[in-house]
Amino acid sequence: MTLPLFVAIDTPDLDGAASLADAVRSHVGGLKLGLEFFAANGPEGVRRLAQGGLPVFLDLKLHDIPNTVGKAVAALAPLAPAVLTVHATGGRAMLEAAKAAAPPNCKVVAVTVLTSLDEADLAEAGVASTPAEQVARLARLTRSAGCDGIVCSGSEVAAAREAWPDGYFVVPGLRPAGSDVGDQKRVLTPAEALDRGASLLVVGRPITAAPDPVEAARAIASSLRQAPALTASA
Ligand SMILES: O=C(O)c1cc(=O)[nH]c(=O)n1[C@@H]1O[C@H](COP(=O)(O)O)[C@@H](O)[C@H]1O
Repeated sequence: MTLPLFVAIDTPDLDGAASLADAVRSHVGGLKLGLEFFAANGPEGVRRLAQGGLPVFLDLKLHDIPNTVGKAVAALAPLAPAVLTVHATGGRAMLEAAKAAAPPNCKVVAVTVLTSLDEADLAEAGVASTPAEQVARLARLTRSAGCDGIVCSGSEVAAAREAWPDGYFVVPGLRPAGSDVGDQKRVLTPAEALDRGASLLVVGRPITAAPDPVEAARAIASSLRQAPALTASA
């Protein structure tokens, strides 16, 4: 069974990223490579990590005018990412351009409200809604623009799943009980997020910054295998 758990390899160190990916590969279903890794290592770095054979989620959170985002997605297409992120607040035309330029088997998912934000942060940025309201609004926009799903926190994923039964829901901001939350504000455990309807779980520092990353990945994977959402479908 392929676990719906991707490890976020957030580091500029290419060799370190490759050896970490190799070490945890039997406990995860894929690798998420984001801005830190891509800024340091670019497409060549992505190709190198993809050689390990795990699916790659390219998390560049594209957010620009439709023409620019469409052409950036087209330029990334040869890397054959399994999942690609854009920002939902880029608007309908930008979302449509991203989906149109993506390879057919690449899921284009739109970030709604970053898991590092709470209601006060939204208010400061001029959004007079709760995170749950804003996620629901941007999920409707993303769905009607033809994208595959959204990125949201575990707190919103059950409502998103109910409103969009076949949506693809990426959930970061995950912490095993008792672990350091860091800069995340809307946090759940990986097993809770899976039970609430997440399609893909993203876990970074609880694995990568653990004293023993392999053991940390194994423990999270094992918590998922015991979660009702997986035991029911196993
Ligand atoms: O798009 C993402 O993956 C993402 C969206 C979001 O709202 N919050 C969020 O944390 N992420 C990413 O998920 C990962 C979370 O990392 P950790 O907090 O270390 O588990 C990072 O790579 C973030 O860039």
